[in-house]
Amino acid sequence: MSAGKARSFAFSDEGDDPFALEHISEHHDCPPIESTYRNSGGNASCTSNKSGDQNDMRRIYVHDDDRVLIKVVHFGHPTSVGIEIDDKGETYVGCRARRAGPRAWIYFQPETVRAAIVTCGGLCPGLNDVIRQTVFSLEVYGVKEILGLQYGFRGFADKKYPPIMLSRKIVQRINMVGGSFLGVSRGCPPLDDIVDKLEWKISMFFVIGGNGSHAGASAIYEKCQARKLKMVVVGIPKTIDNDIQILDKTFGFDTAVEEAQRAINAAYIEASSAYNGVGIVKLMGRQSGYITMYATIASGQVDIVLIPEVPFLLDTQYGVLEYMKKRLEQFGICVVVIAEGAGQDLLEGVGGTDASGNPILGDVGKWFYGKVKAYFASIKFAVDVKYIDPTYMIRARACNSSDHIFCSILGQNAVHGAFAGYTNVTVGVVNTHYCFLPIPEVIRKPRMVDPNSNMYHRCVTSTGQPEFQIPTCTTEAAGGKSSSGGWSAAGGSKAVVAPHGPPERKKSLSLKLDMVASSKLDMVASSGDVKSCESSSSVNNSCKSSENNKSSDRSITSCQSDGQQMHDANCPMAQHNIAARSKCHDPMCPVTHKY
Ligand SMILES: Nc1ncnc2c1ncn2[C@@H]1O[C@H](COP(=O)(O)OP(=O)(O)O)[C@@H](O)[C@H]1O
Ligand SMILES: O=P(O)(O)OC[C@H]1O[C@](O)(COP(=O)(O)O)[C@@H](O)[C@@H]1O
Repeated sequence: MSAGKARSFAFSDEGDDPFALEHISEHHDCPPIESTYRNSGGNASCTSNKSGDQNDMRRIYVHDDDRVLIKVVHFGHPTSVGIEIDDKGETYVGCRARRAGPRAWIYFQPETVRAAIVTCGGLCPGLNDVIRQTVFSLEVYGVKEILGLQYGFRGFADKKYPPIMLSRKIVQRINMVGGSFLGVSRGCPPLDDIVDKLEWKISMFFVIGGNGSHAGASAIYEKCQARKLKMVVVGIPKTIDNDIQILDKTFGFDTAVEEAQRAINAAYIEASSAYNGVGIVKLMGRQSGYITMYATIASGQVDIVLIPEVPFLLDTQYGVLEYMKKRLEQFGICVVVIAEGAGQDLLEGVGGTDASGNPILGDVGKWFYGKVKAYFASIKFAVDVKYIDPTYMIRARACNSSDHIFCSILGQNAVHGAFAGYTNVTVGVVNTHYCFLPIPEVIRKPRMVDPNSNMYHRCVTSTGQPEFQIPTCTTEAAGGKSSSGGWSAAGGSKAVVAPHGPPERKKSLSLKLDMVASSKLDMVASSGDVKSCESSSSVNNSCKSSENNKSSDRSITSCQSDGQQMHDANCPMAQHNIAARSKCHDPMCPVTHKY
């Protein structure tokens, strides 16, 4: 394997820095002028000189040399969770992005600017907040002409829906409701038609959308370059699926998780009150399971989570259905959350693509509901199944307070980026700091849940579910059912065993970045997995030691057959089943106390 490249660029935009930004002054004659951005009471024109230094105590500008580290963790080993080494063996360790915010020098005379804003793709909580703050900020700089394109990129071509003029007065209250004040759509007129319209002296173009919209924005930028149009294109990433890489998160995601969690809790209430109650909730997530994963953890009442990134078996002894039966036998309840893109390999897809080119998926929620009903009917096991699909309720709502704030900052920063002259860029939050990032790098691939990530491990630790796969090694040691009888341990196949050795305290643990990919080789070597798997066979002998694996057969069996009493609040018996609870006679048991 070739040595991996860790891309390190200390305060330099030279070479192949993946976070170097396009700047309008590289293509057009536009000398910088002093910023017209003033916040309340700011006396900016007196406080800066051309190098961007500020002379008094009031500081309102970001220096153009400010950078945000893309990775802030010092990874001690290339197999460490979260290091993210891509197909080419590259990482973002050492890479820096430009800090977002207002600059002391700008590249547009505000009174000559005509700005345009568009919202594309599906809805997402917070769209109106972003539109509103973009308009506010443009006005603060002194822009007089702000156009709102209606219904996404279609607004460039549809005569029935001409652009509308926006102002603070018009958008003042739009953040009180969900949806998009401008309307959204999928599909697109030919890009050349869009660029023809942009030739109407539009100098700043703000695209609020997801991966597809950003691909469109970047393509429009290229065409504008070819026509030598003096225009900047700035994106604001919108996707309820949170599937844009590098960013901490996208706006509306928090709100969506909150709303999704409410749906899960409703399913739990229904199921817990029914005889052998099964609650099934389908959540959005065409190719990435972020909402499903986060809402599962937030709710804490989910027994099984199924996401597109993790394949599962349905019918076999290792499959979801048999595990559901086991849960019902033991606890009388089973809550399943399934992402829209999960299990597509098992059901017949509708086929084809939507107007934007996204694949049209089969309805996994209804399919799964049907399978559950049929399975329990076939084994004559009485169940009461409730199915909830809150899909559009989740994304149609107005956003929560943290997203209101997030959207406001994104809208403002998009305008700062445009005035600073950056183009083909998007704005996002990385390690809690706001950055300008090149669109092509950000949309290089969609972000998906890594089944070997910390977060996914946390999620399945929370549900306690096994892998719904034929085990790849003897799982006795890891706490799952033995290979002769059923499920393997949860949490992502072989990653449950530590691939790196015990810490060597005397030596420096620091990792030279150029070691990264060569040591990746070690990670791939599987002998270590097997050895650790065998050698850890002493774990999990009692209920107490099974904290991380609370639903496994082994932990329950040990708890009962060893004659031990339950001291552990995490013991699966504590969860739902009254019969099981009554087996605990220990006065110190938190479960006994609780009930
Ligand atoms: N690769 C692409 N190049 C140009 N435009 C695109 C591309 N992908 C999508 N678009 C356009 O971007 C808009 C939004 O795309 P879509 O995939 O529906 O949503 P999202 O932006 O949320 O991913 C649509 O108008 C679509 O036609
Ligand atoms: O029914 P629609 O409008 O096509 O939207 C459904 C899709 O929208 C999504 O929420 C993502 O849409 P965006 O990428 O446009 O935000 C998917 O999870 C879902 O498949």
